[in-house]
Amino acid sequence: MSGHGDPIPMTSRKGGALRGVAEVPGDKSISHRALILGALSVGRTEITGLLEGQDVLDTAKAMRAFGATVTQHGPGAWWVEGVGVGGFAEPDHVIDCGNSGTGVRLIMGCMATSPITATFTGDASLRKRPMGRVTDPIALFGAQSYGRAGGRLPMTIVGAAEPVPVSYTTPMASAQVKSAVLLAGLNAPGQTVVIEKTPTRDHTERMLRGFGAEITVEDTAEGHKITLQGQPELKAQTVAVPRDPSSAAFPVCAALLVPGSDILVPGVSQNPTRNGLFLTLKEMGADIEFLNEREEGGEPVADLRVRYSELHGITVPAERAAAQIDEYPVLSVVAACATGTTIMPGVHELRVKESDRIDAMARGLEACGVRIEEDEDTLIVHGMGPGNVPGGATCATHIDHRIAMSFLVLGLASQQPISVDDGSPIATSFPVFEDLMAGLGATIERGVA
Ligand SMILES: O=C(O)C1=C[C@@H](OP(=O)(O)O)[C@@H](O)[C@H](O)C1
Ligand SMILES: C=C(OP(=O)(O)O)C(=O)O
Repeated sequence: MSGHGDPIPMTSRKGGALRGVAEVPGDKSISHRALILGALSVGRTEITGLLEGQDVLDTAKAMRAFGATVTQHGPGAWWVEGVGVGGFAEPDHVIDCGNSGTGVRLIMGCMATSPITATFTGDASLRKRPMGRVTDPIALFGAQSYGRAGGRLPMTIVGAAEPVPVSYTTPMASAQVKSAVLLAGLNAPGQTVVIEKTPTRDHTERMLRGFGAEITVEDTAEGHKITLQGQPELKAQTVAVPRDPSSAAFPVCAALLVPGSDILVPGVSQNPTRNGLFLTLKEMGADIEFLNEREEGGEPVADLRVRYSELHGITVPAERAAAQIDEYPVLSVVAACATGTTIMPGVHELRVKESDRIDAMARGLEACGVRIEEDEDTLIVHGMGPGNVPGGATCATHIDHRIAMSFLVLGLASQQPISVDDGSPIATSFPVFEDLMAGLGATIERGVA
């Protein structure tokens, strides 16, 4: 069964200003989808800028297990020879999605309406995460699932031999659930409808349209409504993956917190379903310029120029949660260094990510000398002002890349160094994190202080 290797303790400490250009890797959400839609298309999909993080590599492996030919032709350059909608073969081994909720949930969706059976597992973090949010809607198409108590992995899905189309209102704001339903709907006859109360990241919709599916999106009294015409022939595409705003968040926040910093982060997706953090940081007083705004790979992108800023706490609008859901850990670090209190409501989904991110951030921030308050759905950070966070702790990362990177950013701005017990999960989403941060002048080393 999947593990995540030996723990790699890491430590960051205060140093000089951060300077230079931070070229963050490709977007993780779009990378998963490029491989999956390529596998469901007819012809050869050519991808550039693919994130070669472990989460995405596990999805590439899974697509091979379902019959697609997936090959790497250079750094970030991948080809997928697809099998077409309804063409998935039955895998002859267990599909191990490692640490990736997106990978496992989207793949369960896209095999659920084919007459095949597949068994899924993942690492110790993924095996704790709820899969009922996907097995409930795919049951409506006719798929069956057999997992551990609480809808946990390992889990076997028996795809529907004669799928029926579904109309489904997502009970939580989740692009993974929405996407799983849409991908299942691809091989069902007729129209599959997904309604979401709060719009979430829309890469699946954008990319399905790009691959030739008939898909409409409208705002209705019931919510944001997506209608997909089933059984399209998806045609192979060229996909240029833009840089990941969720990875850009780490150098951006580090530059805001380290005095004298001035960095450029080029080509970062500014998709409005993903750019919540940048709006929040601006409201906190951040000096971020959005330069050279343009379209790349079907997504709005900009070059971000970021300079050190003295920030103040705010109340983050709850309705913005979906557009910055993965950025709350690093936002809570920024909040700790700001003056005044930052209130983050509407964040209960953080409790079912790679770790319980409210708990992981709360305990680690407390260990670093920051006062926090939390309830099921809210995190409140009492900022200490620039340069005033004591630090000097080792924080537990719970096999969660974003928790690891967030505390390493805090260590660059705290009085004493900060260690994390295990930085190895960083490789799931941001394999070049250490080199990229070192290139900006940050001091992040392996080992405990
Ligand atoms: O669809 C996606 O690519 C993702 C959706 C989000 O998860 P949820 O759907 O659980 O909110 C996000 O946290 C994850 O990193 C990527
Ligand atoms: C939540 C995340 O990913 P996933 O759900 O795909 O594991 C993330 O990358 O922050």
